[in-house]
This record gives sequence, C-alpha cells and structure tokens, in this order.
Amino acid sequence: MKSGFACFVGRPNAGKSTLTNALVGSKIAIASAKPQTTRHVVRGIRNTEDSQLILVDTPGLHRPRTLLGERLNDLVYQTWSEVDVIGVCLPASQRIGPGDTFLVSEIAKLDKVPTLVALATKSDLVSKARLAEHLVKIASLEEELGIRWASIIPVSALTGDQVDDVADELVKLLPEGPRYYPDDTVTDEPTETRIAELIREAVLEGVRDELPHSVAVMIDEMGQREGRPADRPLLDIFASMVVERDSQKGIIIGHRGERLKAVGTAARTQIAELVGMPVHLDLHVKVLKDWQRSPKFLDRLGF
Ligand SMILES: Nc1nc2c(ncn2[C@@H]2O[C@H](COP(=O)(O)OP(=O)(O)OP(=O)(O)O)[C@@H](O)[C@H]2O)c(=O)[nH]1
Repeated sequence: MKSGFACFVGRPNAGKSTLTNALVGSKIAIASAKPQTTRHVVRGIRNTEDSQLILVDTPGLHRPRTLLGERLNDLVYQTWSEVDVIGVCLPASQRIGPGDTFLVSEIAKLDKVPTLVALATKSDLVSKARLAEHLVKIASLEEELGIRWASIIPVSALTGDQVDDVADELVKLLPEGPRYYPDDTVTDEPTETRIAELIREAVLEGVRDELPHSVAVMIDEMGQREGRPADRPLLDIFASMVVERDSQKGIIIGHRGERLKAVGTAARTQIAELVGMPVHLDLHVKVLKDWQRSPKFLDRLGF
C-alpha cells in the first residue's frame, strides 16, 4: 500500500486546480479563468486498491502586502515542507519565466526538499515541436536551479491526456503507508467550506474582469428547514459575500440586482448537487473595509 501527500505549485493560472479536479474526479477546488482564486488548502483524494494519493492545494506565493498575504505565504511554506511530492506546473502555453524559477528556487531552499515532478500542463494548447522545446527547457532547470526532477510529464487536464500517467507517477513516488482516509472520501473539507467556495466561484464567474480578488464568502447560518415532509427536504443557507468597497458591492449586485440573482441561481444549482437536496440560498453583500488586513476577520475565515 502506497499513500501520502502531494501538492501542485505553479504561477497563477498554471492549471493546478483543474488538474486536481481531473485527478480526483470531483469538484473540490475553484477553477476559474481568473488567477489567484485558490485561497483554501483543499485536499482531494484519489483512491485505488493499493494506493491513496492525497492532494493538498495551496494558494500561490506572493509578495505579502497584507496580513492575509503573510498568513497565506506561511501556509505555503508549511505545506511544501509537509508533502511527499510536489508537482511543479509549468504551462506549455507560456515560456518559463522569472516567476517559475523563483518558485522552484524557493522550494529548493527548504530544509528537506520533497520529491519534485515537473508537469508541462495545458499540453493541448501547443504543437508537438513547441512542447518538445518546453520539455528541454524544463530539464535544463535542474542544472540552473540545483534541483532534480523525478520525472517530467506533459499533461492536459482539459482533454484528460496523460492525467492517469501523472497519477501513476505521483503514486509511485509516495512512501509505503496506510489509507489515511476512508476510501469513499474525496475531500475532507467541511461541507460548509465547500459551499462557501461554490458561492465564491459563482461570484467570480458573474463579474469577470471588473471585480478584484477581494471577495470573501461566509456562511452565516445553515440548516435543514423544519416541518418539511421527509421526502421533500430543503436546506436553508444564509451567506454573506464580503467586499472591501461600496463600488464592489454595486458590481456584485448589478443592475436591479440581476447579477446577484444570477450568482444565486448558479451557486444554488451546484450546492444542491453537492448536498443532494434542494436549497434555499439567501445571499447578502457586506462591505468591510480592508478585511484582508483585519486579524479578527481573518481568524473568523480560518486563515
Ligand atoms: N487548454 C487548457 N486549459 C486549461 C488546462 N488546465 C487548465 N486550463 C485553464 O486554465 C485556466 C486556469 O486554470 P486553473 O486550474 O484555475 O489554474 P490554477 O493554477 O489553479 O490557478 P490559480 O488558482 O489562479 O493559481 C482555466 O481557465 C482553465 O480552464 C488544460 O489542460 N488545457
């Protein structure tokens, strides 16, 4: 029995969340077209008869400007040093740049460097020739940065090409160990956190480019409606979306509340699928100036 922990690192938009989802086969991390959406440590679990691969999703590393930034960075280094394998995602569609080399050199500085696998993500976006060039460049990072790749694998989470190879390789690199989680678990995140993430994803989808990444979602109250017939349950969810400015509140709500309505509908459908029953979703938008700098609020959000 092989079992252990792995995480994916890479620049924003490198395809980490999408690959996690493809490996686990369940929607657990936020995948959106906007960078830097991954805030929570999300574990996805891939089980086979003789292995358990536990994927830990970390936020990206940033120059910290707020307390949130500092806490997230601490979390990143901590996660890196705790996993067995790190999959470094280097999208084939982009040239390897200073952001990538910075990341890898930070990992190389850890006291105990985990096993490293290079993943040439989004392989579907480029020609064979360009992919080959990319793989050569990745290989040259060994010498440039003083690291060693256990392997270099091109993968497309979108088409599914080589996703199984990535899984097999990661499992191969895990130590012998027990099944840490029952084999029907795909994530150990509390349902409430997953619901908050589904709402946050819907918010970001709705407003594309206008909205910065300063939206937090909190579940204020959640419970099954009382007095419903057993075969027609209903889950009540009261949630707040917290933004930093009035103008952002306006963007989320939209003209005559149309955007907020669309966000609610999208989120409700996803949540109902997750919890297996119809959902009544009550969404509020709150303005909390500088929430990213407030220790009290960050504590409440679990950062
Ligand atoms: N063509 C193609 N697009 C992909 C692939 N994987 C991810 N994408 C797209 O790339 C974008 C970013 O993917 P994510 O999985 O959210 O990237 P991430 O690295 O988790 O991003 P952050 O959370 O911002 O760090 C999304 O629009 C995905 O649909 C792939 O294999 N092929």
